[in-house]
Amino acid sequence: MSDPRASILIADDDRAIRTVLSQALTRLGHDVKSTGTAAGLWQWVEDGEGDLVITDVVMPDENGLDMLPRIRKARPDLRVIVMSAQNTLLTAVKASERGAFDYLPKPFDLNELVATVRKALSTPTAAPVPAPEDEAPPPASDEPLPLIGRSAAMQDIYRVLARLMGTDLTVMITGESGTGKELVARALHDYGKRRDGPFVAINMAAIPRELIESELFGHEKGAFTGATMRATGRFEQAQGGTLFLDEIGDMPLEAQTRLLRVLQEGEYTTVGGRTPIRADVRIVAATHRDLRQLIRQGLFREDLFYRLNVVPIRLPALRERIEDVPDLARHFFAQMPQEGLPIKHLDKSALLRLQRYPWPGNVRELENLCRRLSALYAEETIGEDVVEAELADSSDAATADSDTGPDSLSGAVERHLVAYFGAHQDGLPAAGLYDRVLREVERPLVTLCLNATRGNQIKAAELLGLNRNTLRKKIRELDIPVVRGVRSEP
Ligand SMILES: Nc1ncnc2c1ncn2[C@@H]1O[C@H](COP(=O)(O)OP(=O)(O)OP(=O)(O)O)[C@@H](O)[C@H]1O
Repeated sequence: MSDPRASILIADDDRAIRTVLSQALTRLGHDVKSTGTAAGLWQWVEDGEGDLVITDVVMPDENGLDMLPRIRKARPDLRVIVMSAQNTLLTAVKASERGAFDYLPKPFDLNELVATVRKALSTPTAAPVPAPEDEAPPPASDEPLPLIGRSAAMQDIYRVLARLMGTDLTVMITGESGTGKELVARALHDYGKRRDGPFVAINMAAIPRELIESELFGHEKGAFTGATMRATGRFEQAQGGTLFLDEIGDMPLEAQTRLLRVLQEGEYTTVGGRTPIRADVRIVAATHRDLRQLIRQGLFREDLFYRLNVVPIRLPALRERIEDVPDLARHFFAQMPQEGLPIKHLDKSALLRLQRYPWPGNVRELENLCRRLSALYAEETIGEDVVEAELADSSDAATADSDTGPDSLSGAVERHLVAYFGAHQDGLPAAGLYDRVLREVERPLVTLCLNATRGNQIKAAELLGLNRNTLRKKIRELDIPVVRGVRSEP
């Protein structure tokens, strides 16, 4: 079935793109006109032509994004699809802010473009939402980019983020550790409508469980032992802005219940307080854990999950967007002078080596590698050998992967697990294996570190590379007896 005939205006200074688009859309039965200049497009718009515009950003006479507000003002009925090879988060955000129906990064897939055209033509036009005159001007194009990466996977993220900027919707960001969840939460705030308000982050895994409620909601004087003064909570600090709830999967159940109530009623009370306080806070949550699994284990409230998961964003692991490695590496090296370190370059073979590496620690691991290369090596251009040596070191330390020898920790764990699975013959072990196995590893690790530091938790935390609060939390969760100066049995 063919679509209803529509009049489509195309502006792009690349003749090949004009031809391809014109052919594809004419084949669908539309009337298509194309031009290589912004002035040509503007003339048609002023003359009242077209139901839909497809425009490039960089054109010889004017930038398509700059023309967008004018088009939307003159012809609110006209839907505009923006295409651009400047495929960054800022382009997506600007296109969305200035009223584009959609934004397509170049090179685009023709089928996707056709689908977007169909959607645009069948969606009733919304009134334009011009930015108020006094609003902060959109960021200049040479502003540092909040997120680096031009891969298709990141383009999808940018498009979702751009659509969210004008909203207060609750967002749930998932992704492995180091994929940039906090950075995305900040970008949502910095370019969203609450950008003039505060951005407050709280990491559930870093706060002792019994203090989480008072950290979040504040407490009254005398609410519990040690509450000698009234204290404000993060909700209050984030009033008018964004509250980033990091590692939400680590939130204790009682605090979950309280959070659910705020999301349902828009109000909360402090710990020990009775007067309801209105919450004017946009919530962005993040986790690297599988919340559905936690729900099955009874550790996470399903109703809270649905309240938080209004817009889910899954950040891809770096190995799923390996083409972003060169841009990211360049970006991190360019930052090094701020840390007093020299800028380095990677030669081609070094870059190729980095693109073959699986990056278990994701972007954070790449950032740390760049920092090490910058600090430890004299040569300005880094070759494959150096990268190879550094990667070998970091994967030994970080992942202890299976080829590290027969007596490696992962080898021992693997042998144990194979035997464990074998013991169940055709059946499966009881559910909740992940946490059970981690506990098995964590308990002796923490116990041994405490022993080695004679129960000194500050030193043990340092040895483990953990935050002190996290260590305290682990000790409690794993029921590890701690007696200063006395060695306990692992
Ligand atoms: N797309 C990106 N562009 C530039 N820098 C990035 C990007 N993604 C991540 N980073 C950098 O990598 C590091 C880790 O990012 P971030 O802390 O946001 O990850 P995370 O997913 O929140 O990690 P965790 O789950 O461990 O808290 C930060 O220094 C961040 O600036």
